[in-house]
Amino acid sequence: MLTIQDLVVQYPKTEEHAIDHLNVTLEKGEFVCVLGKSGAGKSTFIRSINRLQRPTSGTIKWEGTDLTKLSEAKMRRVRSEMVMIFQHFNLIPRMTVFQNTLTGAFGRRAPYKNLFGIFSEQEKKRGFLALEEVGLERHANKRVEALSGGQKQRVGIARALLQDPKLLLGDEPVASLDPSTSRRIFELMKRIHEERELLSIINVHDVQLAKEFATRIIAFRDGKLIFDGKPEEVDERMFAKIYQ
Ligand SMILES: Nc1ncnc2c1ncn2[C@@H]1O[C@H](COP(=O)(O)OP(=O)(O)OP(=O)(O)O)[C@@H](O)[C@H]1O
Repeated sequence: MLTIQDLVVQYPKTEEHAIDHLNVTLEKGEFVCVLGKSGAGKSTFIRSINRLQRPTSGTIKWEGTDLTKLSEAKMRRVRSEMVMIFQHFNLIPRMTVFQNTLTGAFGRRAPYKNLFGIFSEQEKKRGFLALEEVGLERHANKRVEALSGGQKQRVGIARALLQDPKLLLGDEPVASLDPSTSRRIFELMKRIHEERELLSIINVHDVQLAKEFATRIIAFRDGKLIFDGKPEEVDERMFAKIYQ
């Protein structure tokens, strides 16, 4: 489903490869957690998939289409199947929970409708259903800046649901949250992942969360893939190899 071959990402004016000749295939239904210490390349990996970061060389095939070769216009269409959950939520602060959620539908709509905030009854209904799914329906009319971190991330997830994704990408979605809120956000992502049979790829610093929720773990070190296996295979020796 997502086949990555010989992927190299090198940032301008740097000597090293942030991603160094990566080969990996990830399948629909897998909940993949990505481990690695700071600077290992996790974020670059995630951002290369939806091309927020342009690869230097290699191929990234999503359902058979090589994303590295697509024009920006075609990439925008493909990107509408992919959602990204961010560490700092990326919400629009002065807008309400409901308005932020509805922006998830923007990719599929005429630009003037987005500009003037025109939404059909059906779109609004989907917005409320998404808020219900993340347990925020009572907060629909609150400004997002009045929410807690965990609630903000739920808005991020509701917005993602409106996009009707096939691929869920998470760039450290719980890094700003306390342990119990982090666990609840992972539970929510996993439930949505299972209900919609997604491919999910989530960067996470907390190894325990990764071991508890992932169906597969991959780990980077200095841009190289150094582990690809089952959560139970991340033992003390492997932990040391990833983080020493
Ligand atoms: N915009 C950039 N310009 C130059 N180098 C960069 C840029 N972004 C990242 N890097 C470098 O690329 C490497 C991989 O960074 P990346 O952010 O992907 O790591 P990470 O594993 O996500 O780290 P963290 O856990 O701290 O977020 C690092 O050496 C980093 O310094």
